[in-house]
Amino acid sequence: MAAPKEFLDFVDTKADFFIQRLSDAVAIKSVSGDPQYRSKVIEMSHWIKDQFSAVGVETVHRDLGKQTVEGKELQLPPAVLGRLGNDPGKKTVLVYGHFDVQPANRSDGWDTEPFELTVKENGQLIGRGSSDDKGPVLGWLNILQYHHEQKKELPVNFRCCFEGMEESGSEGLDALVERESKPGGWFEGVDCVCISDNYWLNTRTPVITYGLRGLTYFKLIVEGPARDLHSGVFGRMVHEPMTDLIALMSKLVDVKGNILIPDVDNMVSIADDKERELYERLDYSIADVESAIGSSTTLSSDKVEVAMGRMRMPSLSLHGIEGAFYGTGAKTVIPAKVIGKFSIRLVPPQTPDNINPLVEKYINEEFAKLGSKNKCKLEFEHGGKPWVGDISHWNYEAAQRATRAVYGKEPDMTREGGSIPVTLTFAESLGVNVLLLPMGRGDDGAHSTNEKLDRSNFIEGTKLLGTYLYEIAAIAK
Ligand SMILES: C[C@H](N)C(=O)N[C@@H](Cc1c[nH]cn1)C(=O)O
Ligand SMILES: [Zn+2]
Ligand SMILES: [Zn+2]
Repeated sequence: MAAPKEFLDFVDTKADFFIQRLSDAVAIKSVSGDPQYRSKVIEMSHWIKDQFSAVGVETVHRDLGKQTVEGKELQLPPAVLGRLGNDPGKKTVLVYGHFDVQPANRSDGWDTEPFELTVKENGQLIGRGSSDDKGPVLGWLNILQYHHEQKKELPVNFRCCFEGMEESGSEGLDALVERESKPGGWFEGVDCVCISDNYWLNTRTPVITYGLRGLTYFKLIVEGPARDLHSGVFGRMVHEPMTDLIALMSKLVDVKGNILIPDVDNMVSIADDKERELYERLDYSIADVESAIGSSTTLSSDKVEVAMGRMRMPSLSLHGIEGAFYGTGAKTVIPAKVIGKFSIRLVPPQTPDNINPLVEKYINEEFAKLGSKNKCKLEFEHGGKPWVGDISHWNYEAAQRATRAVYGKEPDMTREGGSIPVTLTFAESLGVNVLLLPMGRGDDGAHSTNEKLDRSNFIEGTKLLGTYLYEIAAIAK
C-alpha cells in the first residue's frame, strides 16, 4: 500500500512550518552531558510530550531516577512514551529517538550560533541536533500531524519512546524498556521497532541499517601534586601527571588505528571474500569520506578497508584531556590532575563486560612500567553492547519498499559505526525485529561543528518514515 498522495502533498505544503518547529526544538539547549543544561533537557522532554499530545498521541513521562555526577545527585530527564491506536488487525510499530544533543559552542568553530537553526539558501538547516536526533524525531511528529489534522487513521498502531540521555549512556533506559516490555507494559503487543538516528553513507543514496557498534567509555585519571605547579620551579623535579597520562594514552592505539590492548582486535573474526564483497557493493567511495571529513586523511585508500573500519571493526579514539592547559597564550603550568578520555567502539562478540577487564589490566601493567609515584585510576564512564539485526524480516522489506517509493533507489544495507545503547535491549526484551531508517546524510556533521540536516532530507525523510508505516500495513494484510 503506497502512502496516500494527500499525505505526501501535505508534507510538501507544510515544509516551512516543519522547519520552524525544528528551529524551536534546536533552540532548547538539551545537552545531556553537561549538568548545567540538565534543566534544558527536562524542558525538552516536556516540549516533546506536549507536541505529541497535540497531535492526538496519549503520552506519559516515565521517571528514570537520578544519576551521580562528581558526587552530586542529578535528576535524569524523564523518558516520553506515547501510544496511538490499538487495532488488533494492525501491526504495532515502536519508534525510538532521542531529544538530547551533544555539547556545542560557537567557539568550537561553528560558523553560526549552534542553538539557532540557520536556514541556508542551499537548503541546509544548520544547528545542533538538526540531524542527531531532533530532525528525525520531528519527522514522526510531522506524520502524526497529517493524520490528526486530516482525521485519517494511521495504518499501524503507533508506540514511541523518546529519551533525553542517549548521548550520555542512556542511563536508566534499559530498566524502563525491560519493565515496559512485560505483559501489561506500555510496549505490550509491539511487532517491530524502527529507529531513525543515524546517517546515509554519502549524500546520494539512502540506507537501511542492520547493525550498530557498541561502546565502552573510560576516564583515565592521573594525579600527583596537591596543586598546579610552576614548571620553572618544579620541572624535572617531580613526576608530572600529564607526562604519565600522555605515555599511557599513546599506548592504547597506533597511528594506523590498530588497538594495542592485547586481545581486543583479535577477538573479531577476519572478513572472508564473501563478506568483503558486501562492502565492495556499497555506494561508498574514498571521495565520499574525504568530502564528509574535509580532508584526504583516510587510513587506507582501499574503500573496503575504510568501510569495514567503520562498520565491522572495533576502534579506539582518544577524545580529550580534562585539566590540561588548552587556552591561548603560553601558560607554563604543570597540571596537578589530568583526566584522559577515551572510548572503544565494539563489534560482536565484544561487550563492555568482556573488554573492560582487558583495558584495566593493560593500564595497570603499563602504569607500573612507568615507575611513577603519581596515582592512576581508570573509571568506566558508560557503555553499551553492539547489535546486528535480521534483514530477512518483513520490517526490512517494508523499509526497502518505502525507500524505493520515495527515493526511486535501492537502499544500501549498512552497519553503523555509532552506538545506540538501547537497541539491543529493545531487540532482546521485546523479542522483535529492529531496524534503523535514517534521515540524514553522511556529511551532516553529527557531533561536530556546523551540524546540519538538508531540507530535502527532512522533508523526503518525513515521507520515507510515513511511507514505511503504510508499507508495513500492506505487508501485514
Ligand atoms: C548513532 C547515534 N546518533 C549517536 O550519536 N550515538 C552516540 C551515543 C553515545 C554514547 N556515548 C556518547 N554518545 C554515539 O555513537 O556516540
Ligand atoms: Zn549522537
Ligand atoms: Zn543520535
